[in-house]
Amino acid sequence: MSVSALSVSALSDSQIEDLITQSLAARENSYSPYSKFRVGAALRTTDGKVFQGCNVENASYGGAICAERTAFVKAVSEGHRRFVAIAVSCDFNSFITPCGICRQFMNEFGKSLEIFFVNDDRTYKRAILEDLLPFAFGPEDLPDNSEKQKA
Ligand SMILES: O=c1ccn([C@H]2C[C@H](O)[C@@H](CO)O2)c(=O)[nH]1
Ligand SMILES: [Zn+2]
Repeated sequence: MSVSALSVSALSDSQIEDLITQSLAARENSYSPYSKFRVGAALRTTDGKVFQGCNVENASYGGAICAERTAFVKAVSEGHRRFVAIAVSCDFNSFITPCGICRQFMNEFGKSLEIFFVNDDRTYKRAILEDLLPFAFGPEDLPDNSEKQKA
C-alpha cells in the first residue's frame, strides 16, 4: 500500500457512511442482464452533492457502461467537475475495484479522488486514484490544454 492510500480521508465518518449507503442503493437500478453482475456507485462533489450510478449493459456487449462512469457522466453533464470521492459496490460478496477504462475516465477530473471499495456488509477499503493508475496520462499531458478546458 502506498503512502497516499494511508492518508486520512477528507470525508467525515457520516459522509463516508452516506456514500456507502448510496452506492449500495445505486445497485438496485443496475441493468445487467448479460453479466448479472450488479454494480452501484456514489460520487461526491466538492460542494457536497452526490450522484448515483449503476452499470448499464447492452446486447452489443462492448457497449456496456460501468457504474463509475455512469455517475461521472451524470455529474459532469449537470455541470460538476470537482469531486472528492466515489464509493463502488457490487452484489457479489467482495470488494470491487474500478476497471482500467474507469480509472482513466476518472483521472480526467483529478488523481487525488478517494475511492471506497464497499463490501455487502458495509466494510470498505480505501485508495487514492493515483495509486490505482500510476504514471497516468491526463489532460496536463496535452499541449495547449488550458484552452481546451475552456471549450
Ligand atoms: O468496477 C466495475 C467493474 C465492472 N462493472 C460492470 C461492467 C459490466 O456491466 C459488469 C461485469 O463486468 O460489471 C462496473 O460497473 N464497475
Ligand atoms: Zn469500469
